[in-house]
Amino acid sequence: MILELDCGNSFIKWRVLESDQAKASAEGVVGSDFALIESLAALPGLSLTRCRLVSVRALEETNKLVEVLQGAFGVAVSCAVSAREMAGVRNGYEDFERLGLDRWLAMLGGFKLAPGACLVLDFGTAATADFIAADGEHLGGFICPGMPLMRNQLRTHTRKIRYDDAAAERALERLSPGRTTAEAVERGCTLMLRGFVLTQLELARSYWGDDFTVFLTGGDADLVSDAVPQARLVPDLVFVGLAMACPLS
Ligand SMILES: Nc1ncnc2c1ncn2[C@@H]1O[C@H](COP(=O)(O)OP(=O)(O)O)[C@@H](O)[C@H]1O
Ligand SMILES: CC(C)(COP(=O)(O)O)[C@@H](O)C(=O)NCCC(=O)O
Ligand SMILES: [K+]
Repeated sequence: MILELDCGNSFIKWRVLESDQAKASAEGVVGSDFALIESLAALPGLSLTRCRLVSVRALEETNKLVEVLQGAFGVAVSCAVSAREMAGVRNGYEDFERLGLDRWLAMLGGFKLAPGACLVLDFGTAATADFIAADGEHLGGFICPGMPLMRNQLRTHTRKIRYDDAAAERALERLSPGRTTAEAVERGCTLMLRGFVLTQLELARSYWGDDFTVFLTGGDADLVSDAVPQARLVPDLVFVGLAMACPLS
């Protein structure tokens, strides 16, 4: 069994595959290393042979998680690393190692699923856009605060924006002008994300006409998917790229 991990700034996404190429037999989203080990330990019949992970966290933090996994499950862990070029995609950063590994893997995954021009949009702690031309050249991308950061900045830097998770969830049932603080903030931030998406689409059209594929991924991709009906919503896009960057052989 193979354990795959995508360690973002807020959450660790995990899944267990029976073998390479197989579908996930178990998966989850957790907020800490401890919660990850707990979730895995609770799986009946777990017998891990390999683990591969991608992390955008600090090296020490990632190393600590690798040690914990090795200690708890006695499993070898491969970590995705940066590359200038892979699977026909050329990293467009001036310093290729500075490009977030989750962005890089999502790009590899997107270009594999739809060889040709791609716009990859990821909605996690940050919202990111990456442009890959039909020949695999990464043109670069954009990084903005995602939903969790926008919401938290408002909560932290104002006196009177306070509401609970239940109110936040209810607020997103529609996107008309808010009549409560929760509605006004949740809908306002959602519209910011949608505006981001529409701007990226405009830019992609200016480069490639209608000849490109849009990928949506990340925990908050659902918030914007209505705004891009033509997009492919691929929640595990980073894992597609992870299998490419860390083949198990
Ligand atoms: N099952 C889930 N568990 C946790 N967060 C989720 C889940 N589904 C959606 N989300 C939302 O996804 C966002 C985090 O996205 P994610 O891609 O995990 O971020 P990151 O990679 O930066 O850790 C949060 O706003 C969170 O509310
Ligand atoms: C842009 C990111 C913060 C996104 O992280 P996430 O929201 O997925 O946790 C991450 O890809 C990152 O730390 N990148 C390094 C900076 C860069 O890509 O230029
Ligand atoms: K991520």
